[in-house]
Parts: sequence; structure tokens; C-alpha cells
Amino acid sequence: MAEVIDGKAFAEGLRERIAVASTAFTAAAGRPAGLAVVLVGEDPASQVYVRNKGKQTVACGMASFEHKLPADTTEADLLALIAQLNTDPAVDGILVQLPLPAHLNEQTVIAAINPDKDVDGFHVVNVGRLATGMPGFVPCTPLGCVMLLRDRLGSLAGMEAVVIGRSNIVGKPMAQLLLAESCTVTVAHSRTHDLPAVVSRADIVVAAVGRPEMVKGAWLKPGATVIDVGINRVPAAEPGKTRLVGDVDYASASTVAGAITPVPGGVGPMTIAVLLRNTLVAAHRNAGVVLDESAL
Ligand SMILES: Nc1nc(=O)c2c([nH]1)NC[C@@H]1CN(c3ccc(C(=O)N[C@@H](CCC(=O)O)C(=O)O)cc3)C=[N+]21
Repeated sequence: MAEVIDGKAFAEGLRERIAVASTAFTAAAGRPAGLAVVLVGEDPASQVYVRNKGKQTVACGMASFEHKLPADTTEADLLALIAQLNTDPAVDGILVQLPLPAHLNEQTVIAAINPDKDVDGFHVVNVGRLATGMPGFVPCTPLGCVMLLRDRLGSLAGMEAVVIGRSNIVGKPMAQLLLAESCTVTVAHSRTHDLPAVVSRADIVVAAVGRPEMVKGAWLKPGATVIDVGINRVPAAEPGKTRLVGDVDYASASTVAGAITPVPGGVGPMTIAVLLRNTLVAAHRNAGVVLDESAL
């Protein structure tokens, strides 16, 4: 049976290290690091995530600024808020919760964020920095996945990595990060011919397609390390209830893989912990205080 990669426990440890560094930052800078989270609309799942982010931000000794805007907010009003946060010296990181309501253009909104406060790493400037190996901000979910992989495998150099999914927020940055770790990287997607054959050569499989339990154990190379980014709510056995499953069929995959992240308790908790890490890094850069990033 595969070893379970406990992302929840790893994220707790990371948050403890962040809290220590955050206290030191507050002493050195004379103010805490600050994260502003902007939520447009009343999507219940988004409200839960935003609340959790706020709680964990405060628990790590940082300041949390929540901006909840009505679903019919105009683009001009949202851009005005972002402009204000860009110049607010108490705000080091800005996160605009996605997806936005359909009348708001996500690319326009992300482009308005100061790249040096873009702790999600979604701004084209940070995408370009990642692609060219310059320091910037890396999207939280893929960075959390690489932390789990490095913790389990040490150097990833030379390994065959297959990323399933090519989204801007997970698949593409994940591929860039694995390339920077000197993996041989394949990006598979909905148009890939013979996905099982592609997956079967992977030492590392990252599933980020948003299709419940799509990746089967029989596709895997025995001993492979499997990172499941999927968070899918599906009907539970009990009528009217739902349960959370990943993009990987855990029951079959865990009999073939060497190690696997569970859902929940795998990649999800890492995403928020890395967001706090990016915010603390942003604060040090913005305040000109030196941070030993290896301590995180
Ligand atoms: N600008 C922006 N940045 C984001 O990073 C962002 C976003 N928009 N929009 C929504 C998605 C989703 N997301 C998650 C964060 C934590 C968990 C998480 O902690 N999940 C737990 C529990 C899940 C549960 O019980 O519902 C787990 O997997 O164990 C999941 C999903 C961040 N997102």
C-alpha cells in the first residue's frame, strides 16, 4: 500500500515556521505583514475559503483585510479598490478570489494588481518571471505540490513527471516548477491520445483536471508518487449528502503508487499555507527586511 502524504500535517508545520518568521518581521519592520483578500459575490464555498484564509493569516501573526463586495460590483469599482490596495503600505499581498462573476474580466482584474503584491502569482509579470527563472511569486497550489514532492523524494532531477491539466493556475505553473527542478515534464490534457500510456511512464503524477476519480491505479507505474490536486464534490452514499474526492481514484491508485496525497488533507491545506508564505516573503521585499527563505 502507498504511503499517505500528509499535506495537512506538513501545512501545520509550515504555518508554525511562518508564525516565527512573522513575529520577527513585525519586530524588524514595526508593523505586521498584511494580506488583503477580495471576494465578489456570495458563493458559499468561496466564503468558507476566505474565512479560513483570514483565520490562518491572523493565527500566523499577520494582518488580514477582508473586502466583501456585492455580486453586481462594477469592474470600475473593483479596479478602484485594487488601486487603493496597491498603494496601501499596510497591505503586502492582494488576493482576488476566483472565479469572479461573469460580468468581470479576470485578466483585466489580475493585470491591475501590483505584481509585487500578487501573492497568487497570477499576474503575467509573475508568470514570465517563473518561466524565465527570475524571483517573483509562484502560484500557491503548484508550489505546495513541489514542497510535498521535495520533502518525500529529495532531488527531483531526471525524474519523469506527468502533469494532467493545463490551467493557468495549476497545470502550466506546475510544469514550469517541475522543469525548474530538472524533471522531464509532460503536460497531458483532454486532447491527449492514450492518457494511460502517458501516465504509465511517470515517476511523478500531478492530477489537476477537475474530473472526479479519473486517474486509475492500473495506469500508474508501480511506486510512482501521486499528487492529487482535484477537489470535487460528489453525491455521497447517504441521500442528499456530498463527499469530497480528488481527480485520482484513490482506492485503486493507493495499491500501486509508492506515495499519494489524500483528498481532503493533501494539497488543499498546502495552498493556504503557501499563500501565507508568499505574503510574508512579499512583506520582507516591500519593507526591505532580509528573510532567510530556507527557514520556511
Ligand atoms: N485567487 C484565488 N486563489 C486561490 O488560491 C483560490 C481561489 N482564488 N479560488 C478558489 C480556490 C480553491 N482554493 C482552496 C484552498 C484551500 C483548500 C483546502 O484547504 N481544502 C481542504 C478542505 C476542503 C473542504 O473540506 O472543503 C482539503 O483539501 O483538505 C481548498 C481549495 C484556493 N483557491
